[in-house]
Amino acid sequence: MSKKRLYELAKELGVSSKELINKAKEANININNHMSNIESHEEKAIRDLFTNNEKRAENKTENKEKVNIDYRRRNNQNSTESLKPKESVRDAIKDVINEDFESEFRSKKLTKKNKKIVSNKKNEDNAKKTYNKNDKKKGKQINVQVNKDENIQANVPKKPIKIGSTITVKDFSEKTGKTVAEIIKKLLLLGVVATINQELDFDTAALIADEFGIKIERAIDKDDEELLLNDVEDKEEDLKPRPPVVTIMGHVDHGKTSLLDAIRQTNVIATEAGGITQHIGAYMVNVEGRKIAFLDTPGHEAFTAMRARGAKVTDIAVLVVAADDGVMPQTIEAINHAKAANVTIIVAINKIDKAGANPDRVKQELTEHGLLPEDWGGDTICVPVSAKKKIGIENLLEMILLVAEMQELKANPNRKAKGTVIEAKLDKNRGPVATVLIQNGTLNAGDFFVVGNTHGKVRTMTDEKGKNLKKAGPSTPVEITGLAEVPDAGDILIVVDDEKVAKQISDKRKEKYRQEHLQSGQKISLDDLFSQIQSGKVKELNLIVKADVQGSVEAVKQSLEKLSNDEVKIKAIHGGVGAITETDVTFASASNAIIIGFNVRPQASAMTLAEKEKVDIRLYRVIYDAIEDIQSAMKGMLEPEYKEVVLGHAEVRAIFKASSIGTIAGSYVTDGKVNRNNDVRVIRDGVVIYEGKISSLKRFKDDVKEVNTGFECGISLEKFNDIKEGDIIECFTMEAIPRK
Ligand SMILES: Nc1nc2c(ncn2[C@@H]2O[C@H](COP(=O)(O)OP(=O)(O)OP(=O)(O)O)[C@@H](O)[C@H]2O)c(=O)[nH]1
Repeated sequence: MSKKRLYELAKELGVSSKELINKAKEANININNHMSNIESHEEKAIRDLFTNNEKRAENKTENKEKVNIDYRRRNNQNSTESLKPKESVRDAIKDVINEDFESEFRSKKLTKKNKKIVSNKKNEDNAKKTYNKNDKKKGKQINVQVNKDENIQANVPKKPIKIGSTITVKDFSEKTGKTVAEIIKKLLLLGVVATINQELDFDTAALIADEFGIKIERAIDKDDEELLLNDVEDKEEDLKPRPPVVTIMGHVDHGKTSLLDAIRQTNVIATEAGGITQHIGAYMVNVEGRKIAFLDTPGHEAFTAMRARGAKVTDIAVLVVAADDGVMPQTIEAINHAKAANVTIIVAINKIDKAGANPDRVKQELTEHGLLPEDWGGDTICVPVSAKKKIGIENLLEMILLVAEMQELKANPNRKAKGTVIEAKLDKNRGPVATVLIQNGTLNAGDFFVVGNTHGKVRTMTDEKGKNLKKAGPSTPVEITGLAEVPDAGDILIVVDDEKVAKQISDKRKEKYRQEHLQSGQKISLDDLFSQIQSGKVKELNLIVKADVQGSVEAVKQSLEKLSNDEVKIKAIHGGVGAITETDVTFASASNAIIIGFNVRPQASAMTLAEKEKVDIRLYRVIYDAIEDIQSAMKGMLEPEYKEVVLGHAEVRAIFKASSIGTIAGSYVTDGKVNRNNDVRVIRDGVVIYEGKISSLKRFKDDVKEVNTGFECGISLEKFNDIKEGDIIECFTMEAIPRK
């Protein structure tokens, strides 16, 4: 049930919302608008205020009557009937506004906005006259409009009218059949000075409609996810105690897994012996009728990752510290994560069965990290346990329940479910499967829901023992099927009314995600750098520099970074020696960077990945060329008229020396072809050591024009004899590309 809205109370008391807000403020009750919810004690206080002021109110009515009488006298009128409806807003105000408001209006001396309304109205009237006189055609149109208005007015809609999140006064008038003047009049009474084209929010429109006795409904606004989800806050009296949700954390090998197993086994033996436990990422244990939910994802990653996504799932963190090892780096990390997440820590001092166990040393070390054990006067509960020998497990569970009791964990089981995905996967047979921790409400088989960017209907719902459930209340971890797609861990699941709503929201979210992804996924390239700078999309140009020697890496990095200007900052985010690898491309893709290769080549796999990821790789042999290219790109003057097309590769397998032609590389064409007239480069360990022309290309003793894949040949290079076995000869050509 929802709390009473201020405007509803105002209506009951027969006063305007504004009046009520002012009164409430006088009595220090903080209410901002007419849609505000009021607590019952506030309602009472407000009612009291008005009862005390009843007398004043009566006087006011008398005064109002007097004003009306005076007004009639001024107009030489003596009966109410003779008061004709007034055309101008100003006159209309006189009719309906009480003394207070009238004087307030007067004191404002027609503010700009008020003037506008009045002059609008005047213009409208004048316009009508002019049109009727001078322009028959247009005049007709106006008359038609006027008649239509009258018709609508006569037919006040009986069915609720659908309105989106906002509506203009004009549209509201058309929909409700009330004249613009009538609507503006009502708005003025609420203290809202509006013009014909003013947008009213739904709440205001609802209020005005209510004043006219017209029912309105919120039209499902595609953007209004909040409304569709209808995730209302629970009333205190609807909240019931719920089991705590616990995460186990600690340093590697201190016994997290063993402890989780020990807890589970203790529980299985105690309750359903022989039950086959499945891994669903979370499970519920029963301690003498009281329940605890454990997240079966050891380590703080689980809740830190979820916290990063805005989901808080853990109530209590059990910090496992091995008694023979003490506080270690990951213990400290876990403490910090738990503290940051505002989660209570219970320390399980594990491995107490071991010879070197020293629980006191652990406690001492804990104090150094802000955890003072209870028995030392602090408030951190420390439980000595042995996961291996199953010592102290029940005590630990008791302590968890005690802390939970102190935390007064509550939820409302009687509402639509809301939960968080703990784990999700694609199952070959069952399709997308997710383990969801229900955090509020009750999830029922058959419920429709939205989760992250996807949606679904609960087809099956099971616990960690594979038992089918029809219902799952707060703090229950369940595995569900029936999802359209696999959600992400940390996604929030919310039950909605029907499939249509579920789909509507998930479609909307998908579209939003796609848009965001598109924007962030738009890879930078030198070709469109200028336009991206211009549109403000690029403020930084990230570069990854790969070169043949370390000296070049530094020189290229520094020269390029110096090109930074006010519009764009050039940042060499990574530099290294050697061929451009897949890792470089992945890094560039993730950081939206361009790769600059200086006397190096990309590995074939890196090239393929770069094409797929749309990472721009630029290869240079002279620093000056790289500088010039980037400078031109920044000015939008890069002229990428040619692009390099690799024709093929040959591997050098033997070297022959011939006094007449120099060194001959006995090679094997591994891919594509080698053409005598095209350019070639020699690559040794990913580094370009020569770029030039072929001086002779032979098959056996014959000169040939080209050699295809799978054939052997002899290659000699112009002015280059330093070729070695294992070198790669890359044959390429420069192709003109049409300008965009
Ligand atoms: N003696 C003794 N050994 C234990 C106890 N608890 C765990 N161990 C041993 O300690 C080792 C590490 O235990 P795990 O439960 O795998 O520790 P963990 O913290 O889950 O380790 P990671 O998952 O690798 O971080 C295993 O060899 C366990 O058998 C205990 O109470 N006593």
